[in-house]
Amino acid sequence: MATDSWALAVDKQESTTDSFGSLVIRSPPRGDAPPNKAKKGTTKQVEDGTNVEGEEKEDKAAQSLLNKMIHTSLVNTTNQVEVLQRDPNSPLYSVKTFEELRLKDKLLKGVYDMGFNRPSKIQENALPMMLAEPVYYPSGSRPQNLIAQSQSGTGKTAAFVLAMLSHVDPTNKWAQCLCIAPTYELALQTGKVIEQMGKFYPEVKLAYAIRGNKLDRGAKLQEQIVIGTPGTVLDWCSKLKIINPKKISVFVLDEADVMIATQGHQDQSIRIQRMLPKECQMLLFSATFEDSVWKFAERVVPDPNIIKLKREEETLDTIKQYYVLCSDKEEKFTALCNIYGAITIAQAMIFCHTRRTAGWLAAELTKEGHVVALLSGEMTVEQRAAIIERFREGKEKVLVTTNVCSRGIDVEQVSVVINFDLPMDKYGNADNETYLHRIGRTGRFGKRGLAVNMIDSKHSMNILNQIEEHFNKKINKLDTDDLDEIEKISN
Ligand SMILES: Nc1ncnc2c1ncn2[C@@H]1O[C@H](COP(=O)(O)OP(=O)(O)OP(=O)(O)O)[C@@H](O)[C@H]1O
Repeated sequence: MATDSWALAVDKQESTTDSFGSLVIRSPPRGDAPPNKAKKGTTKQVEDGTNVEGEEKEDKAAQSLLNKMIHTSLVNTTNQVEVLQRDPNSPLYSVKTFEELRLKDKLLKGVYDMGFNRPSKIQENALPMMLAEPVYYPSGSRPQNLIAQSQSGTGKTAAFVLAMLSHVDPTNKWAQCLCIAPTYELALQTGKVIEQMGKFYPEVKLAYAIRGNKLDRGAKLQEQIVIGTPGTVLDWCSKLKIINPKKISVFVLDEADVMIATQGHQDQSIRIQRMLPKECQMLLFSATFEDSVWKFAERVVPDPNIIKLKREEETLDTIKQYYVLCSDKEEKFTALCNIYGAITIAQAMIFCHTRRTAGWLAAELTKEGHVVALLSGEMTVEQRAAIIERFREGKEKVLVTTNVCSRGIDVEQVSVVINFDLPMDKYGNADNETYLHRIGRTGRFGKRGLAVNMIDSKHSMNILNQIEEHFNKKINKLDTDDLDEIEKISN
């Protein structure tokens, strides 16, 4: 499946990229399927559409892309940014307006044209650091390096794009800023932001260092900004000598957590970084920060400043949780219909374990007259993003999905979540984290919610008990044959 649909998606992306205008010179090649996806058919798939091996890495990149596509505005957070400065004695700057950054007019215009009124939380601190003049030491000048971590949608990409555009000297016709991303699609997405923000600064040109974008050995790039994937960037810097790494003054490593999940990318990134001069500013961004990401970050970003923005914690405090006993999936469906018959549900998300169940359930609900959206594993990222977008806009009232498809997606307005199948890990134990993510709410969106868990076996009852124990919260039984009782739960 995937190769074709990915290829189609890429064709679509490329046709948009071609129309970007003056900024694109080395636009992405046509008809070249993204290399990392071409292998997808070789990944072993189990019946429910979840991959067994190698799934995590593919999923991470796809999830990142999906998040990028659905975050059309900033994700707000009430958490405070944590800043760890390399030099704790230097004053800590943060800005509340873009004007304070003294950007070139052309760039400020680009920023406002994108609808940004003021810097996001992470930008308030990251931008002054990234735009600061290098610090002078007796041994030479040193840039302000940065490691920044915050969840998707908090404004990291916009921040480093602005930093790259600000640092470029358009009169110099060589590569000055280098940005690497884990996949072809993620590189294209970032490229789009560069083009959008640089719309009024046409002197600055952008090149895509992605597989299939063939340039002759020794051909010299004239473009000042290069965005690409590690393998091709490495080739361009070393084997083909298209980029002179010694002339790079800003190096951005985006999506570090996704990067290290892909074999080979970590080494390639380190090899690229080793070719850059000491005075080059190194910037690394990541949505999550496990130990492995941190270790990698320390290797590629010397003497870093560190900015972290915690993800808002989800809780079950404002959620009413119930379970319904059934004997099979048909009975679960009847229970679901009874719930729909008794209470008014604005929008619901229904989680199934397998793609097949999700498809079946969506069809049954449709027969009952519901307007249903189905998120399914064989869809491209673009198709999934479009479905989530429609659901967010309220065009469909029910979203049926498998866990793999919806992992990491926030649809905040949903008040009812049905676990048609309970979340479990590959060993058949309760997957508490997923349970919390499916039905939990952040303090800010502390609206009351309702979660109904469908139980059809001893095993699923066991999972439910594990969940109760883990969260130390009792989940009450609901008799879906008793309409009065169902009505009560919505009060
Ligand atoms: N200061 C701002 N004001 C308003 N919107 C902004 C601002 N900065 C970024 N955005 C918008 O918010 C969304 C998320 O921003 P951005 O893509 O930079 O976040 P991110 O942290 O890099 O997330 P991801 O890794 O998923 O791309 C984008 O639609 C972007 O245009």
